[in-house]
Amino acid sequence: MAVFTPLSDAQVAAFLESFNVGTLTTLQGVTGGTENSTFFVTTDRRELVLTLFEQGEHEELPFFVDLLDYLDEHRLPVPGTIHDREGIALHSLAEKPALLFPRLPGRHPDAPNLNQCQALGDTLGRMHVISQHFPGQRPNPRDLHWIRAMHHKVLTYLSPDDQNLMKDEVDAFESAFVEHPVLPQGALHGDLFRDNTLFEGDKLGGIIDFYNGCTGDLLFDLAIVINDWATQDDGHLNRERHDAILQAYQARRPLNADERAVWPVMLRMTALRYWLSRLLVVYVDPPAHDLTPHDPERFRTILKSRLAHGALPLPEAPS
Ligand SMILES: Nc1ncnc2c1ncn2[C@@H]1O[C@H](COP(=O)(O)OP(=O)(O)O)[C@@H](O)[C@H]1O
Ligand SMILES: N[C@@H](CCOP(=O)(O)O)C(=O)O
Repeated sequence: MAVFTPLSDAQVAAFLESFNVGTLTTLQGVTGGTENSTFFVTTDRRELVLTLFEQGEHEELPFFVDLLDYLDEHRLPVPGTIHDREGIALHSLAEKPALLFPRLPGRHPDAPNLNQCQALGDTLGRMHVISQHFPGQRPNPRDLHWIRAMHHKVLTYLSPDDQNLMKDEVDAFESAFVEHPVLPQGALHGDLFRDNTLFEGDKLGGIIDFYNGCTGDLLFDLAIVINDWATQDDGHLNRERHDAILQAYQARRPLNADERAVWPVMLRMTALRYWLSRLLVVYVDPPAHDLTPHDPERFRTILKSRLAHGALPLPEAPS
């Protein structure tokens, strides 16, 4: 489920009146999603998405609005927020912060083909070129500082071997990142899994769910993508998908020598980031609603595979 706050047709019809989007014809709660209440809204003029924010820091919403609008203005396939007749995007509905978006076309790819991987790499590379100039700031809430602080909370739930694995990895990340200068910075999606993209055939129709969006190491975003998009069921990297994404990405933004040097560690760190966040959901801070948590084991498997086999060779940037 992903409608935690039900809305009536009358509530939404009244809400739409301050926007220049037409009048309500249908309202449908969206069953996907895990954090916010999402509705597909159809008017006599267009298809929209209405999101009510159920959790998270509401004072951070203006950052997400600004980031989405900035990327939209630069022609990235993201849902730029819809502003009302007075130019305001962020509203309140049923006592929750509310945003209205265009409904983007497409479906989440479960097993992305190589054209889809290429499209994703190309768009992410383009986004990272543009996002380096985004003026907003929001420190990465899931970076090494967070990992270091939070991993203590789950150790007690792990086997002795896994405790050692997690502690040794956190130490290894500290050493690796201390030795390297600052990596290229910019705004990140922060959670660019397949289920945060929409494809129409091979065409990337949209990147959604920017609520982990932040500013920090661009490489962090790319490593999240490779771990989700280019990992086989056994946790090993899929070379074809890996190369399709990275070649297309680097045609837009070649990785520099520092990024290449820390790449294997960044793959491990972002794998541990999800192992840890999923363990926290299962053991420490379960969701208030009746949702099935994501499986932490998946990212322990990925971490162990990256440790055992390292990273695949990075394709060279096209000259
Ligand atoms: N702009 C959009 N266009 C089309 N579908 C969308 C859009 N925004 C959200 N959705 C749909 O709603 C679902 C839940 O949205 P999402 O932002 O991922 O919610 P949550 O933050 O609760 O995970 C998505 O998986 C997608 O199917
Ligand atoms: N896509 C993530 C869920 C979002 O991460 P979080 O750190 O904001 O909980 C997953 O698959 O675990």
